[in-house]
Amino acid sequence: KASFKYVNYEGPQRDLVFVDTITGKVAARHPQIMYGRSLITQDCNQKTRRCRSVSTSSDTISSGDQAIDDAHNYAIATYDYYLNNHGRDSIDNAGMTLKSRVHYSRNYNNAFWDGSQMTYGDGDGVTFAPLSQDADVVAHELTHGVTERSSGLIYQNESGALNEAWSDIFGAMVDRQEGAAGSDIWLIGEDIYTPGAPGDALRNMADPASMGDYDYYPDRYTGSSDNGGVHWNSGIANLAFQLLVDGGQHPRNKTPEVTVTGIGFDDAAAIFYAANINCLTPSSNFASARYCTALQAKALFDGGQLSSDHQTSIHLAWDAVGVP
Ligand SMILES: O=C(O)[C@H](CCc1ccccc1)CC1(C(=O)N[C@@H](Cc2c[nH]c3ccccc23)C(=O)O)CCCC1
Ligand SMILES: [Zn+2]
Repeated sequence: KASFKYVNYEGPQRDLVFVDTITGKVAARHPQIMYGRSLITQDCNQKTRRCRSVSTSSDTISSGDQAIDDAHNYAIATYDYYLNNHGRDSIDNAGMTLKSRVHYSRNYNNAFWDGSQMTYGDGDGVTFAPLSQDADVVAHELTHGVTERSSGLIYQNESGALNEAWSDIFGAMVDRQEGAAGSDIWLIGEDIYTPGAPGDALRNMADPASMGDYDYYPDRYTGSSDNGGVHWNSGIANLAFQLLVDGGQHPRNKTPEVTVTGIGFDDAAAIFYAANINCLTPSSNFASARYCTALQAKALFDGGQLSSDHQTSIHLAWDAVGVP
């Protein structure tokens, strides 16, 4: 029997939504609160300054330039994902304009969130194709904005790895919404990484070590490169999420005694989203991530009961990747 509850999400405009307490999904939104997507997409024309606006449409576009169209349209897809699944109205939960810039610099092999906008390079055509051309990359960048305005996870060391993982996690969720299926859901950047070599990706959430990232907390990187390995240790939390969704065991038998019972995409995403807006803080570490995700599982799905299947699955998923 589905029951609904009035949930106040944080943010300047208190988002009153009805959340189905069985599925954790937004069932209805407060009628008085109007929602409208607002976007600005700019073409930097291979420069780094004075990019010019090419679209302010609140709907999908087809300009003929795939980098422009994908940046704009995948930002819309990500806005829709957050509104329909988590009741969040844009990056700030108050209808903030989604600003994107493409064709940034020359042969720029990266993309980034700078605190107010998403920026995408064209890649050099060997290592990367234009980076806006993968839904999980666009959702990854936009989610940095969400995290900045919720937990504020500091972008270094363990909190930075969690920041990175949350961006990969919601990147995967948007990729799935856009049609990715099976193991492709867990690949990050598969559409833009080494365009000449199919089948590889920037990261693999289901087997991080296959792309050179970490998958077991005791083995984590503790050096100073990559802001303390934020793109490498993120694999530990990425794998925990994938095991929570699908169930199973560590792909490289780091914890053969642990078998997770999966709880599915929707419940896992609801728990991880709630952890970011209700529990995690700027200096949260991996142990805090275990605590916060278990707490949100209890609040969202177990009616506040102490022991329950979702909480058990959460603890086993973190056990599987060796997080204390
Ligand atoms: O958002 C992020 O975390 C990454 C932004 C990194 C960045 C930060 C500050 C200034 C410039 C760039 C961008 C992405 C990323 O994961 N970059 C990794 C991998 C990578 C991409 N291009 C590279 C070129 C050289 C080395 C590593 C990379 C990184 O910057 O580490 C996310 C999805 C795809 C690109
Ligand atoms: Zn990132």
